[in-house]
Amino acid sequence: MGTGEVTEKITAGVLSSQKEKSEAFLALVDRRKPTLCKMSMDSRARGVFAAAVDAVQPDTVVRQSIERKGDSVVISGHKFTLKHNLHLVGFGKAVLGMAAEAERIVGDHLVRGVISVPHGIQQTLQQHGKDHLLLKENSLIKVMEGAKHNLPDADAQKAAEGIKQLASELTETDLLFVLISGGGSALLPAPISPISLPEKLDVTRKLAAAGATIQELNTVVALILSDVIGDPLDLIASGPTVRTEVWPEEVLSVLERYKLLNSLPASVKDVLGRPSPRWTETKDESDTSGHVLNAVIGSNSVALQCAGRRARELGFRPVVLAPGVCGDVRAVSRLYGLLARFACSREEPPPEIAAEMLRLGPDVGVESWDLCRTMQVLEEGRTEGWGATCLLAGGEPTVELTGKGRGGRNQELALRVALELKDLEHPPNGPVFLSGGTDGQDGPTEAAGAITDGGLCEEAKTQGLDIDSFLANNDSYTFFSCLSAGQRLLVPGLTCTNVMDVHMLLIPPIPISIT
Ligand SMILES: Nc1ncnc2c1ncn2[C@@H]1O[C@H](COP(=O)(O)OP(=O)(O)OP(=O)(O)O)[C@@H](O)[C@H]1O
Ligand SMILES: O=C(O)[C@H](O)CO
Repeated sequence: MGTGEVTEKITAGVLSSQKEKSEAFLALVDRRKPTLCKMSMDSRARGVFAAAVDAVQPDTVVRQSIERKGDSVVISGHKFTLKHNLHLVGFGKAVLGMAAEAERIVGDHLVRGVISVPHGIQQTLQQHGKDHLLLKENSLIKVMEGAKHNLPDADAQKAAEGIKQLASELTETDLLFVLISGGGSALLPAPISPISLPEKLDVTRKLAAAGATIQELNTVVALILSDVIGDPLDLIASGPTVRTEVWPEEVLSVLERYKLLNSLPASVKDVLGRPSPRWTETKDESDTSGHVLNAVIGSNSVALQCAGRRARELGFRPVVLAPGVCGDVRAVSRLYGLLARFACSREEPPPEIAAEMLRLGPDVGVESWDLCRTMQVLEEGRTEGWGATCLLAGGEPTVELTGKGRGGRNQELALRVALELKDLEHPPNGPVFLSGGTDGQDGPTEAAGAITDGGLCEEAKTQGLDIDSFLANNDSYTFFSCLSAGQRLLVPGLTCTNVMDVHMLLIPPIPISIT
């Protein structure tokens, strides 16, 4: 009997009792088992993560967003005529690969381009055999590398000036493509005079905030790979293609909040003391009447969707919780612990679990509606004996650094979730959790994250590793490197993209109690 037949029989009343329905579905799951068991939960988690990263590769997202039709292109439903009038600028960590693909698609109409990309990226891509993300030898696009350690520097400022120069020379008939991805703020520093770059860097370092503006553009099409929760156009790479009203009072209040007002350079105080320019905000981003089209072509949601498809191929029922999980990593780990407990419950889960999740929701960027929807799917999975589930979420939680160890928010989250899972069944019958940064790097480490489960605590204990001490010192990377020779680390290497982090909870089929 296949799924369709089971459903038909239920509808026709042939399988009427809960026990008969469950047994029929469990028989299906059992039949699928040989295929599912060929791969461990660990390798399937890695496979689903790889699919998330693949979905937001810079060349892939550009290829999917630019439709070439003769001498025109269609982007987000808007048609632009090409008359050897195309210019291209870009800034961000994923922009080199985006530019290479854009040139492959519309290079015959390209006049010239300038892109600002991270220091050393061309060499790194070459070393990793990622030639498809590099520009061709005779490219019309000038590559400028800068922003060492993700901070604005003189090289990035030179690139920003080059980009500004190109933009200011455009005529009414020109079309400008702007490629934007995370890390763009540091790669496009244009301090307002008399602020100097070191002064700006000083404030940036303290606040991790930067601003840069491209003005006087004609027809502008911005293709954006988002690394910010909710994909706000004015925040991704500081939103240089979006008009926003910036009030000095708002900036001052942020500086005040971080107690930086007294240490501000005089030039910054001078600029903030000026009357602010009044700009009208462009409300509808798809409105091209202002000759600007901003299109988000890749984001965490896109990565989660593709991860879900891969999860289905690997025998899981995918459920996406939310793409904007944020807040303190402790609260986030608690939420995943509760979700695992809820999903693995053989009987109806105690109402306290749902209540605690709903209380936690606002602190971790998850709407009550998304939690209720997810609980409903998990509940159905349990009562209908659907089989294995892959719960997916994304975002960027935060870690309050109190120790001096090496780690990252993904590894710390995974370790904290392992503590949450220790009282549940262990794999193969218990849940597995993965957390990974889609850029392939978690904090200052070469891992992107880690994979954990309820058995980790016992494993650590037998290897003489005290989880609490590692956590107190924010030393999750050292912990995972020592544990079982680093087998639980997720090390995909350079991924060439960044749409924040992916979280995954794999829940095996839960045998239900039939009364
Ligand atoms: N030892 C540590 N343990 C846990 N988290 C850490 C540790 N050291 C740094 N972090 C966290 O790592 C984050 C910085 O890592 P990373 O460089 O991956 O940043 P990012 O926000 O992903 O940057 P980008 O958007 O440019 O990719 C910070 O949130 C910081 O709190
Ligand atoms: O460049 C930046 O400002 C950050 O990566 C957010 O997009």
